[in-house]
Amino acid sequence: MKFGVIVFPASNCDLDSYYAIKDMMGEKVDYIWHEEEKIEEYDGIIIPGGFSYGDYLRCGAVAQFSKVMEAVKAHAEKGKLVIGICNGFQILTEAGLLPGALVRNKNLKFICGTAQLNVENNDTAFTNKLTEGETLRIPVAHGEGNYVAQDEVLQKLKNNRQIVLTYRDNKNGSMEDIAGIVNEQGNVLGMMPHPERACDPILGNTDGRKIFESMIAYLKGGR
Ligand SMILES: NC(=O)CC[C@H](N)C(=O)O
Repeated sequence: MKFGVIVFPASNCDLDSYYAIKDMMGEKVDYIWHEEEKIEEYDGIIIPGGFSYGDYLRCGAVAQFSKVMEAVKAHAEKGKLVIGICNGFQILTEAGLLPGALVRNKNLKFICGTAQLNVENNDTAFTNKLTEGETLRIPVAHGEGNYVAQDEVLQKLKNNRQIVLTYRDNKNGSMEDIAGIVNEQGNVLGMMPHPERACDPILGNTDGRKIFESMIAYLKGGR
């Protein structure tokens, strides 16, 4: 099993994601430069947080056209796992791999802190090590984390149980308190909070580990 962490110019959580997988989970992981076209060797792709291409136009708006995103789309179509964290979630919506969009936080300020999340669906490749109704404490740091979608999209997300994580205290204004969703097939997750920043016990919070442990269990066929 091998993970790949995509690196765009101005990604800044690529190191944290790499560290979480290699040092905390003990799994193989490589960095993948944004110009790479071949990613067939990877089972799980992490699109990390940051400010890809300087967040020009909109967060994720430029990154969606990168060469590596063509490869990520092909990877997702095969049913392989993709997790987009924060800027990664923004890139996934811009690329059309997840529905909806992430716009400016309702208070127009960058929000930095720890969010309390409800686990809404533990029957996914990303949450099988969690319990439904469990509360997770996960760091957040974003300026555009306000999830919006048309009514019919929200209805579909609800009907298919694609809303996986919600905020207990919704500070960015996201519709339906959405913090994380999966695609219809369930193999692509986007979430604004940063599980990779809550994996090392030295940081005082390991609530993020179960997201990666779930992915690893799923890839090992043991979910
Ligand atoms: N931590 C992040 O990935 C931030 C994402 C994006 N740059 C924002 O401000 O919303």
